[in-house]
Amino acid sequence: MTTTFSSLPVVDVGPLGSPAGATDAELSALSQRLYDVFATTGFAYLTNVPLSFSHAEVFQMSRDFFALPTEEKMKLAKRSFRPNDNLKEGFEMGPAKIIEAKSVDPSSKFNLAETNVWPDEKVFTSRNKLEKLYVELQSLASKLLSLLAMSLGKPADFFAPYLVDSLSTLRLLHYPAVASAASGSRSATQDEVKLSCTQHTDSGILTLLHQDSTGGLEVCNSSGDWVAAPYIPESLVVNIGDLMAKVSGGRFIATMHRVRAPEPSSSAAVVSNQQNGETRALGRISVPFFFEPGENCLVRSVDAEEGFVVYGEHVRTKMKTWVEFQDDDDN
Ligand SMILES: O=C(O)CCC(=O)C(=O)O
Ligand SMILES: [Fe+2]
Repeated sequence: MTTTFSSLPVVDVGPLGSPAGATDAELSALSQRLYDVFATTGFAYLTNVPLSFSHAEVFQMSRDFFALPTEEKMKLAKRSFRPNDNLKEGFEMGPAKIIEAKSVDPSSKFNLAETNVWPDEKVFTSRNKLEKLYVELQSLASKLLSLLAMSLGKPADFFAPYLVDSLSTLRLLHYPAVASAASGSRSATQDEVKLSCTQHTDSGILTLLHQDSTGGLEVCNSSGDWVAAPYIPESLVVNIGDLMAKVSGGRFIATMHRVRAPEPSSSAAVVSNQQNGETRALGRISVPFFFEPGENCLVRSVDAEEGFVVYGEHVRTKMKTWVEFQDDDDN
């Protein structure tokens, strides 16, 4: 159960990037702190993150991607993708290394280990940098996972099997600005809030999110109130996924969250039309990194002696509910 929090806690993870390495005392304090926030809010901001990319660089790469002509972006789309069902556009990448076919379940339409697709390098030059960002986020997430293992009374390398053929996903998201219901003659009630991303919990171990200053992310507390998670410069938002909630024996919480559709006035950036010079609000840019184990990873609660779940099965069950994957011929 979450608590009635009214803002998200901030966790300074500076020691994780210290050139001399973190001291045991720092690691144990950080481990305890992460336990406390994941057992109460399930969500936090991380500051002093050990990444070589600034927010400006990450968001510029995303904006460059979304500024590509629609036909370049659609070349990369999944066959089952139905653009009309979405108030957002996204691009995602998995590990650069191709996961061996042995880890892929041939009977499923959800191939969890697809090869990455990239726009032509003549039109998009950030591939190498995004691959580097992926590796850095995977490394940070792995360090956090060791701290969580320690906080659950396990050795720091307890979750090492989770990193084998890990299927983590880095996703660039763009939520275009839309005029709000509140700007019309009636004021918007809670039910009329326009959402770019409906309420959900994440499915994996944990999520590390870059969000720009447009805002819109909201997190649900135990009273059912939606608490805004506004931008904090150079921070990442971290939250626990369903899998880790289960693995922690319910000690950690996969907290419900959603994203309000950005209004033109709140947009962090504008784009100008080269023909007529008019500018338009870009909307929200966010870059979640979903930290996930390998498809064949056996998962169970730290309290249980038996009863493994295979991660690939867990995630496929959840994917069947995602709007992006509803095929017309799949009823
Ligand atoms: O854009 C965001 O802030 C969050 C997106 C999100 O929650 C998700 O993709 O799971
Ligand atoms: Fe999410």
